[in-house]
Amino acid sequence: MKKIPRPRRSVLYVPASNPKALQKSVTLAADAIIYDLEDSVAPEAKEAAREALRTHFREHPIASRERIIRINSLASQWGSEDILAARACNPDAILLPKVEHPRDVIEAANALDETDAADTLALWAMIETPRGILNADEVAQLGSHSSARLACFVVGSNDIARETGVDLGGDRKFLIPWLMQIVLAARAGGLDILDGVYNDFADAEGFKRECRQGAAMGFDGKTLIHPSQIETANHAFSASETEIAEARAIVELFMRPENAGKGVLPFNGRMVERLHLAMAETVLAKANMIATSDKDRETR
Ligand SMILES: CC(C)(COP(=O)(O)OP(=O)(O)OC[C@H]1O[C@@H](n2cnc3c(N)ncnc32)[C@H](O)[C@@H]1OP(=O)(O)O)[C@@H](O)C(=O)NCCC(=O)NCCSC(=O)C[C@H](O)C(=O)O
Ligand SMILES: [Mg+2]
Repeated sequence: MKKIPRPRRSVLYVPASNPKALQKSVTLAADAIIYDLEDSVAPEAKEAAREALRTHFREHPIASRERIIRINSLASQWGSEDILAARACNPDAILLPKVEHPRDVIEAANALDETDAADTLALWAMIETPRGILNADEVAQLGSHSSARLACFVVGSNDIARETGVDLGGDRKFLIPWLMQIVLAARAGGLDILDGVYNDFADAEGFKRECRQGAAMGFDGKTLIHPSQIETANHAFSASETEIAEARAIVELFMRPENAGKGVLPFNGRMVERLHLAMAETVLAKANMIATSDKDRETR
């Protein structure tokens, strides 16, 4: 499966059972939307939520952002119906909750193959249980097998707290070792990785702090629960003007004829090597991708 690089700074959960939120999701500046059939939908509302999603995607067949559908676990009573409904909606990806073993992803990939799902339909995996964290490396290695469709990990910090008893407060000091383990596994498997949600959506300052922390830890973006969190996440997971200017200067430095073939150069009193050139090129490519995607959204 061909991986298409997309900005994933702000990824908003929208309960599929909430008609107002579904409607609002079309107008928001989030890089991606996760339409949820799992924990935000009560058991008795699952069927209606699937139907609401089918209608929503029928009315909005094309979107200027990635759209993902989170299904219930395939082992649950809702999983099989969910994956069929999600497939019919033709989203960019299906998000699997509580993934603990490679087989959880392979099973879903096989189910999609049986429905003749398009080659571009990806799978994302939530890492949110103790076993999932311990096996994150094994699961992430599926990222190099295109048949497994795996493109992205999403942290589920609420479930991690529920299952382990860890305190999510105190700037997440007890959670961080596990988060870094998940980041490392994702990168080793060539996957994108999204930070967990911040529940207290009225606490703008705390949310900003946690976004900055997530960006510094290497996450590509943050999952969100409320529209008011989008702008802060977009800002925190974008390169600043200064970082973009510096990246341009590093690229220009290496492009100078006199520096052709040089592996290391002085730059503003510090050393830059070709690996820094590669990093600078990534910063510029990401900034370009974000600008293109923002423009695309504005013109729709
Ligand atoms: C948390 C909420 C229940 C709060 O809802 P509400 O009180 O309605 O908020 P507001 O009145 O402030 O809303 C203002 C307007 O914005 C719309 N809205 C609110 N939330 C969303 C949303 N997520 N997407 C789209 N639109 C949204 C309201 O409809 C209002 O619209 P309008 O009146 O037209 O201006 C609510 O925000 C919410 O349900 N959030 C999502 C909850 C969710 O999806 N939870 C599951 C994912 S979290 C998780 O499980 C992660 C992981 O698995 C883990 O384990 O951690
Ligand atoms: Mg969860």
